[in-house]
Amino acid sequence: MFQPDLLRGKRILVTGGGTGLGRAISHRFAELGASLVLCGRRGEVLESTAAAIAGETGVPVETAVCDVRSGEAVDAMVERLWATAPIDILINNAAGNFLARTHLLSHRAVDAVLNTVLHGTAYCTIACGKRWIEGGRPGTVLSVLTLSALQGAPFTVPSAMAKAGVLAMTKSLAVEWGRHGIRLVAVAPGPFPTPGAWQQLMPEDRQTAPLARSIPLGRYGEHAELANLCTFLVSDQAGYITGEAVVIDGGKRHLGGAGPSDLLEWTDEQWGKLRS
Ligand SMILES: CCCCCCC/C=C/C(=O)SCCNC(=O)CCNC(=O)[C@H](O)C(C)(C)COP(=O)(O)OP(=O)(O)OC[C@H]1O[C@@H](n2cnc3c(N)ncnc32)[C@H](O)[C@@H]1OP(=O)(O)O
Ligand SMILES: NC(=O)C1=CN([C@@H]2O[C@H](COP(=O)(O)OP(=O)(O)OC[C@H]3O[C@@H](n4cnc5c(N)ncnc54)[C@H](OP(=O)(O)O)[C@@H]3O)[C@@H](O)[C@H]2O)C=CC1
Repeated sequence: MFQPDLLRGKRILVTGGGTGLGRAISHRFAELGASLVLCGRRGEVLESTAAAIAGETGVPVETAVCDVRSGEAVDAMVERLWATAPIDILINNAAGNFLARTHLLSHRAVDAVLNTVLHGTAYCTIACGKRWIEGGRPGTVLSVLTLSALQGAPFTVPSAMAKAGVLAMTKSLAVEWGRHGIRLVAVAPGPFPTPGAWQQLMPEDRQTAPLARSIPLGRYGEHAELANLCTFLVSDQAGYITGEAVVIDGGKRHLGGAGPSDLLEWTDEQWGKLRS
């Protein structure tokens, strides 16, 4: 249980905050008193989410239509937001991804993912970071990675490359900006069902494998579990944590690429036969 006013007084910009995990994280922040700016490309999606969160929590929720692939658009958005009040916390959550065989990707397909995840994250982070440093203000950046940032992922290679780059950014800027009171942290989620991720990455053919084989805890993550982790990491309670990425995956990472997942379903008889 968090203090009910844990994030009161914090103004938080959430990229990709209109849908899925960004929406869930934003909702939790609002419940704990933060004021929000939700950013994405689709104004109607942002407006609908903002109205829902504001209605349920009573906190102000602004929206900012912005394609983070454009550095100019990001600078203009952040400049406009700062004119009202500084942002205290940036959540780099916007992403694009799809399943594809890498040797068949076009240049534009590679760019679609890298420009959103790697470049977009860099543009947003620098736009906020430079204002924090110039204004002598502290700040916090939380980036949403994936497990693939740590261990790679076939068939989603541009995403894995981009998220690994964001992890490198997190570690590097933790050192470079630490003396300015700026913290950079990250979360690396395993599978958390969202319409966006499932549409892109979980065609029906993939939904047949038993969960216990791919996730030791035997279930997908719940949005509230990720939102609570993000809440702790951006709060002042985590004020001495920087440059770290926290994995939240039900133990999936520890199965390893070619781990013994089939053995998880062996019966006592099979084990007995082996022993004898
Ligand atoms: C298994 C359970 C989950 C485990 C966890 C996995 C970690 C999750 C990571 C995530 O990021 S989930 C988030 C998913 N959400 C989204 O992807 C939403 C945003 N996505 C998009 O906007 C699009 O999908 C996009 C393609 C990334 C970008 O859209 P945009 O409108 O800018 O591009 P397009 O003009 O449509 O396409 C550009 C370029 O890319 C080629 N392309 C698009 N899709 C595919 C595909 N599936 N396979 C191959 N190539 C693709 C497209 O053809 C264009 O190239 P050209 O044809 O012009 O050369
Ligand atoms: N769901 C999962 O299992 C996992 C998700 N993740 C990560 O969690 C985050 C959220 O994913 P999830 O909620 O599942 O998927 P969504 O598709 O719901 O979220 C992606 C969001 O990013 C926004 N977005 C995409 N491109 C741009 C852009 N160029 N400029 C601005 N906003 C953009 C989208 O809004 P719009 O289209 O309106 O621009 C959307 O709100 C991502 O970083 C993803 O990599 C990581 C591991 C697992």
